[in-house]
Amino acid sequence: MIRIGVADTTFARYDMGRSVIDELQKTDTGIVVERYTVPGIKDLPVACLKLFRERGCDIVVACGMPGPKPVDKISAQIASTGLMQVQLMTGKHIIEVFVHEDEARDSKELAWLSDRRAREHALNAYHLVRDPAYLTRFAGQGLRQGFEDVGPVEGSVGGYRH
Ligand SMILES: Cc1nc2c(=O)[nH]c(=O)nc-2n(C[C@H](O)[C@H](O)[C@H](O)CO)c1C
Repeated sequence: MIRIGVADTTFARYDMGRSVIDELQKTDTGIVVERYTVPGIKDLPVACLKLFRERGCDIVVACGMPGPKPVDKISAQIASTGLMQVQLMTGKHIIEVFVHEDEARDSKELAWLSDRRAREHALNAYHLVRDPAYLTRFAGQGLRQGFEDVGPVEGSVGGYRH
C-alpha cells in the first residue's frame, strides 16, 4: 500500500495540499495520504521527517509559498536545505512544491500556478514510488511543473512528448 505524505503551510496563499490530495485520489484510489499542515516553509523539514518516521510515508510532497521579500527568499533557501537534509537522512524523496508569490503576474495566475505545480508534482511523487523507472522516458524533455514545458533542445535524439 503506497503511503504518500503531504506537508503544507498556513503561510501559503493557496491550498496546494488540497490539490495534491485531489490529484492523487483521482489517480489511484488505493493510495493512503497523510497530511500535516504547519505554519510555514521552515517548519516543513521536521514535518516531513515526522511523516516518514511517525506515519510511515514512502514519499512526501512538501508545499510552500515563499513571499516576495528578500527575507522570504532566504527563508526558502533555509527550508530547502532542511528538506535536502531530511531526504539524505531518510533516503526518501521529498518533492518540493514551492511557488514563489512573485512568480505570478496576479492572484489569478498565482492560484492557477499553485494548483498546476501541486498537481503535476503529485503525479511525479506517485510515479517515483509506484515505478521508479517511469520517469526515464521523459528524461531530457524539458518538462516543467506549473508553467508550460519548455521541451528538449532542437535536434536532440529521440524524445517523447507526453
Ligand atoms: C520570513 C519568512 N518568510 C516565510 C515565507 O516566505 N514563507 C513561509 O511559508 N514562511 C515564512 N516564514 C515563517 C517560517 O517559515 C516559519 O513558519 C516560522 O519561522 C515559524 O517556525 C518566515 C519567517
